[in-house]
Amino acid sequence: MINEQSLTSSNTDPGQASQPNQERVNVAYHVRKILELLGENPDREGLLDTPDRVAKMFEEMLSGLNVDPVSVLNTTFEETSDGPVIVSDITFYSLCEHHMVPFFGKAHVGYLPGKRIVGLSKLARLVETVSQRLQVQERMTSQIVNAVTTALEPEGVIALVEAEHTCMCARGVKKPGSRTTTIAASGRYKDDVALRQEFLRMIGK
Ligand SMILES: Nc1nc2c(ncn2[C@@H]2O[C@H](COP(=O)(O)OP(=O)(O)OP(=O)(O)O)[C@@H](O)[C@H]2O)c(=O)[nH]1
Ligand SMILES: [Zn+2]
Repeated sequence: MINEQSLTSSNTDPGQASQPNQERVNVAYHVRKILELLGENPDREGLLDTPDRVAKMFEEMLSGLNVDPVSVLNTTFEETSDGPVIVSDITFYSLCEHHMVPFFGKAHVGYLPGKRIVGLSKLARLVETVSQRLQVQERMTSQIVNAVTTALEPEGVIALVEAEHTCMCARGVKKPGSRTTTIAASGRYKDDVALRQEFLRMIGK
């Protein structure tokens, strides 16, 4: 008879082998139950390690859940710039909160510095952080803008996210190739049409 404890980990990360992760064990226990409910045999060879694998996968794909997006923008410099700073084509993978299947694509982030700039990689880390949680694309886009606005107090921030939702492609309405684009902005990017157009041009739109 399986129980949560009996799924303790032959397969936990080596670095964590001495400290079984109870949350992972609990999730794996319930994944095994789901497999049973779906009519599968979780004891067949191919599925033996699947509950633990799925638990680890969720741990990895939801690792941004309890991270404050602003805390990611921790390397800033007192510096300004005559024009906008734009980091484009930041690839991301997230999980749709309605179906818990991936949506993925590219995020483009721009800001017009005030008195401080941020380490460029931190903008990509920010996108990772807000994507590694159960999401809707609109909220993810706003969270990017809100974090940069709070951390840097720049003159303006804009983010454009384009994504393919597997819940629309592989199931349901089944429209592979359909893409969703969302935009959020703050400060001067909210209503300065020329600034917005420059951003779109610079990210190749
Ligand atoms: N606005 C928004 N909707 C999303 C996002 N991801 C998924 N959805 C939509 O969430 C909706 C959930 O609709 P429901 O009617 O509750 O679920 P459903 O019966 O599975 O819907 P279908 O996908 O149409 O089969 C669907 O229309 C999805 O396309 C997102 O990031 N933003
Ligand atoms: Zn979905």
